Amino acid sequence: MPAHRARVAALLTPAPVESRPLADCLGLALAEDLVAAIPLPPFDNSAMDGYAVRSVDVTGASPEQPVVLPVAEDLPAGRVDSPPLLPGTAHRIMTGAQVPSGADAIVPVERTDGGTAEVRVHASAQPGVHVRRAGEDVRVGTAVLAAGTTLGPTQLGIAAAVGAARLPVRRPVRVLVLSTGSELVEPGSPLRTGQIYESNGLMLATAVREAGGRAELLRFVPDDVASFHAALAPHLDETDLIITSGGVSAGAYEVVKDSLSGNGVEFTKVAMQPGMPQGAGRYRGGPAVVTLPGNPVSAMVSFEVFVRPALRAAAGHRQAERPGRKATLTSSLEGPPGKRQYRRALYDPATDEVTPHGGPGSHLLSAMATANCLLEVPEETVELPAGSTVDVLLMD
Ligand SMILES: Nc1nc2c(c(=O)[nH]1)N[C@H]1C(S)=C(S)[C@@H](COP(=O)(O)OP(=O)(O)OC[C@H]3O[C@@H](n4cnc5c(N)ncnc54)[C@H](O)[C@@H]3O)O[C@H]1N2
Ligand code: MOO
Repeated sequence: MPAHRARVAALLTPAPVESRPLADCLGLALAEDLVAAIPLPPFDNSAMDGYAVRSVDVTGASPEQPVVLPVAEDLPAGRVDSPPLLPGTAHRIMTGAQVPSGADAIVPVERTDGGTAEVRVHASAQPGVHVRRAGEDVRVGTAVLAAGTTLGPTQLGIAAAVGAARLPVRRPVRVLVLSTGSELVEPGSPLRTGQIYESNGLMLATAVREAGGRAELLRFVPDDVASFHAALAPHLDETDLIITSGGVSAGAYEVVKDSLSGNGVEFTKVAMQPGMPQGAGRYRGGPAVVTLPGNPVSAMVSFEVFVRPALRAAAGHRQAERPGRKATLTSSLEGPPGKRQYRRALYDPATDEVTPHGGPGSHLLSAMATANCLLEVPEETVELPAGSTVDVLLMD
């Protein structure tokens, strides 16, 4: 199993770096540290709507004995000149406006009469109160985001806040997803006995997208070698990785195996359940190929174990693996001898307990759809009693 994991990882080389506008970076990995060229806040500014004052001028102010100050200036947020505050005066100031030189405190409007020509101040103010200092969030030269960070909303927010218009990111890995099988029918069409709805293609393509890759889903092809090559041909120049599902086991109509054997892909049996029949290589020396088994749970578990970490690492994500936990098993479990088993399970973060969910069969997709983790049963283990400590991979 580790050998196949390494083989798949080696197929995907680091994706090229490109500069993209911030709005096009969601989910991508930052390729270089983002160093702040400005401090945040960029200047001392008010945290409150109110009045900028010298704290000594409002000493002892109270509702009974207000201090009356003439209002010299109005300072809305965005005013770019900064008239200094003279002793014995106040400037009306809004949240986010520059604190004028000479002022050392802000009195919120609620503690005044709100006057515009002069203001009656009803409370004293400690020096520094409600003033947000330049650089207290970010100092110039600080790396606000490290290379390898996955860019989500808050990461894009801080990038914009320090003035970045574009970011260097790794291009998403371009993936072509192809399902095979003459029994497959597109959802929405009537189903005849002997046919099933095609589900792996959408599942794998969306899993690629969720992992930060770009996925194109090809209509599945029938069990026919010529159709298989013809389906791939127009896409090869624009594809880094081809993921297929189905057609790799021991039957008479194994279209993936038949098409790719001798074309750069090696097939193997991995000591894993589900997910035993696997293949990997380069299609005619070009794009990487990973062939996943057709059983839906096998396809998805194989994607999680082999493809997703490699895809994310190639796309530059520091966090390439699913988060893992040690958990206590709530019921006993049997594993197949000599194979690493991945069971679908429910992990409870409140208790660190994990409960198997559904049976081990690789066609039992509904249980996977309601599970939140994969539970690893090591190769050498045939029986795990309740209370055992096991490894789980969190899926959401
Ligand atoms: N004699 C043997 N038979 C099988 C072996 C074996 O070693 N010897 N391995 C079994 C294991 S384990 C697996 S896993 C499967 C893998 O089979 P294939 O990858 O060749 O997949 P198919 O036969 O095409 O399909 C398997 C199963 O999954 C359904 N399927 C396939 N594609 C889709 C799709 N896109 N959407 C939904 N469902 C799909 C298909 O109808 C089959 O039921 O082989 C075992 N057999
Ligand atoms: O190895 Mo297969 O993936 O269980 O059904």
